Amino acid sequence: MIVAEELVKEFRRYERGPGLRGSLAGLFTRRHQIVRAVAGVSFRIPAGTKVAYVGANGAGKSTTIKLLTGIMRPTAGRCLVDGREPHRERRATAAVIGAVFGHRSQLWWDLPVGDSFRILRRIYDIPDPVYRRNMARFRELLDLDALGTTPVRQLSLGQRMRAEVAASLLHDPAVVFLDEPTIGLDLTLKEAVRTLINQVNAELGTTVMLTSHDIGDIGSICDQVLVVNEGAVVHQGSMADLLRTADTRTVVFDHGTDRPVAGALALLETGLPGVRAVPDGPGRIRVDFPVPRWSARQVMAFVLEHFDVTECFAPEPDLETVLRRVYATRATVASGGSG
Ligand SMILES: Nc1ncnc2c1ncn2[C@@H]1O[C@H](COP(=O)(O)OP(=O)(O)OP(=O)(O)O)[C@@H](O)[C@H]1O
Repeated sequence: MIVAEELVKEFRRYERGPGLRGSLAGLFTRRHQIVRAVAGVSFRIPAGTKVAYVGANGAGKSTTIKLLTGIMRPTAGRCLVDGREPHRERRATAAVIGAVFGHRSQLWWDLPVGDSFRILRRIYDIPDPVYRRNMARFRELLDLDALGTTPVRQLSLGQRMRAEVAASLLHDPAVVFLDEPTIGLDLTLKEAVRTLINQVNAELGTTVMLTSHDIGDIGSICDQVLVVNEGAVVHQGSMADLLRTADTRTVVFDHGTDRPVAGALALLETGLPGVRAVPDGPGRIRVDFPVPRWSARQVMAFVLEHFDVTECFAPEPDLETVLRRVYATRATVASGGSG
């Protein structure tokens, strides 16, 4: 279980005038501004959940993860990870969590990955069967052997990220924090990392808290979504709940290639005021309609009545579009949800 109660983190940002004169003046007059990176965030993430912690750049995601991993201490409020306050009990917390920071390495820079893993095995006192089981899993999914004896500093970003993800899961942590875990990975490896995280969660009940700007990561890993804006939670709920907040939905249909498209589009837009109809490949039309003014059932009924369709379906709302709209939501209208 991860708990945040009115969690606040403020930073002092020192101001300095432009140029050399400004830098020199700054040495004597320390004017500063307070930046509220995390502005009273509260949430509960039940054990075993896979939650996406998302928000626009600068929304306060990384800072929250730093508070939850004990790297930083809160200015006010508190957080609990597996029953512990991370910054007060750093050692005990470290034993039960794993973390990946896409922009910072957790590995020993001058050592080959294999050596880092052997050190981690000693630090966490990982039993032999657990170590063997996990290494076999990582070898199979992340092709770890291919990293050979190259020191971490000489690995490419993608190679290093494979090692980082594996290292974070080596000791079977109860909670894993993944801050941009697929950064620098190609599509195949992204998929492998997502499979690994889902597999570990399903088998061991690991709680996963993920921050990512990659919609694919969020959609294929997470069942819950927490959205932050300006340091505060603006939405918490299941992925399905989030998708249901879409204000535009879509119906797509195939009507054959012999009918003039322009007439078909006009018929849709006149018959269903407020919809937007566009060609979507040969013989196919996409209809974007406002919700709740129209429902998928009404749009489909219209399509079936006026067209000789071979296929007609309503795809899931586009997660990216939904998130863009929720990112813009002000903190004062935070919606409810589970947790
Ligand atoms: N050490 C620091 N000192 C001063 N300000 C900071 C510090 N760390 C973060 N901030 C500020 O706090 C705010 C939140 O930053 P944070 O890195 O948590 O955002 P984020 O949501 O993770 O962004 P991104 O998606 O770009 O990684 C930003 O305005 C940032 O400039």
